[in-house]
Amino acid sequence: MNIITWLSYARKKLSNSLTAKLDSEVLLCFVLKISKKDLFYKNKKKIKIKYLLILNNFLFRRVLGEPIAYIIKKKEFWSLSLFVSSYVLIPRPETEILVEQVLLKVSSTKNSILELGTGSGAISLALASENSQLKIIGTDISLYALLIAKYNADKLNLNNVKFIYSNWFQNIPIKKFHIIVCNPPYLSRKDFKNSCSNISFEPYSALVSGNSGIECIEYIIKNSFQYFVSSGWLYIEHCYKQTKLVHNIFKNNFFINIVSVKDYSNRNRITYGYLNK
Ligand SMILES: C[S@@+](CC[C@H](N)C(=O)[O-])C[C@H]1O[C@@H](n2cnc3c(N)ncnc32)[C@H](O)[C@@H]1O
Repeated sequence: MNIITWLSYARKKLSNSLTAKLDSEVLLCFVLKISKKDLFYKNKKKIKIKYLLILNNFLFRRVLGEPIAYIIKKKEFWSLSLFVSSYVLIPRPETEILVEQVLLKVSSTKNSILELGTGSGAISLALASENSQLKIIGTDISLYALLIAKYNADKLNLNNVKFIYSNWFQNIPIKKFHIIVCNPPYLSRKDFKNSCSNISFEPYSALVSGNSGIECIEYIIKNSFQYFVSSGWLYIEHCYKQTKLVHNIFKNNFFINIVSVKDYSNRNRITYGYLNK
């Protein structure tokens, strides 16, 4: 079978997917280690049996709904290529807005930043890659996630991030941070159960926060005050439906200058506020 025939076979197998063409091309380029340009110029090239076996296995997994990032074990985030596995959430393009917003606030190179729930390390590493003077601590409750985040930091040669195990603030030094940032789990159990997308491949503990979905967000906003130096900014990613609730939680916990930022679908995705102790 040559490249063009496999691509058309794969596209038919993936006919239920909106990204059938892209997915087939990504798998082919990944397995054959060729560029997208080569797909065009070498499309009559015969695929060796050993590669066909791998390709068909990957295609089968994709047909069952497994995200491409888990199959090829990488995801681009910010300007970084991150290793990912099913132990961590696949970093979303929308989360890059969170990184942008934090960078807009980083006024002094001495800023120290705490990221809660780092997963693959995406947010911490993106921030670290933009400013080597920032001091960043990324935390997670998942030891597997921390191993992956550390692996990504080493691979990218980013030395200004430290990853530590912590159940939210449990192992965090107090009065140390100018900025705290978090993309927490924010789905309710019911939302997760009713979701029709392929999020079931991702870690439940990265997605679900109790019965209402707001539990982790509320806990983080309520408890963040002790960890700021004399004042600081808290950035939280959330679902657009939670905007009013998140605003109120910020307000009830003495935050001021509370702002929500929209994502690429024009829905509120991030809320941040300032606390002066
Ligand atoms: C929505 S994911 C975000 C991952 C990553 N920051 C990103 O944006 O791609 C939430 C992360 O919070 C972590 N987490 C869940 N409960 C936690 C807890 N009690 N303490 C620390 N981290 C927790 C999960 O393991 C997961 O990595």
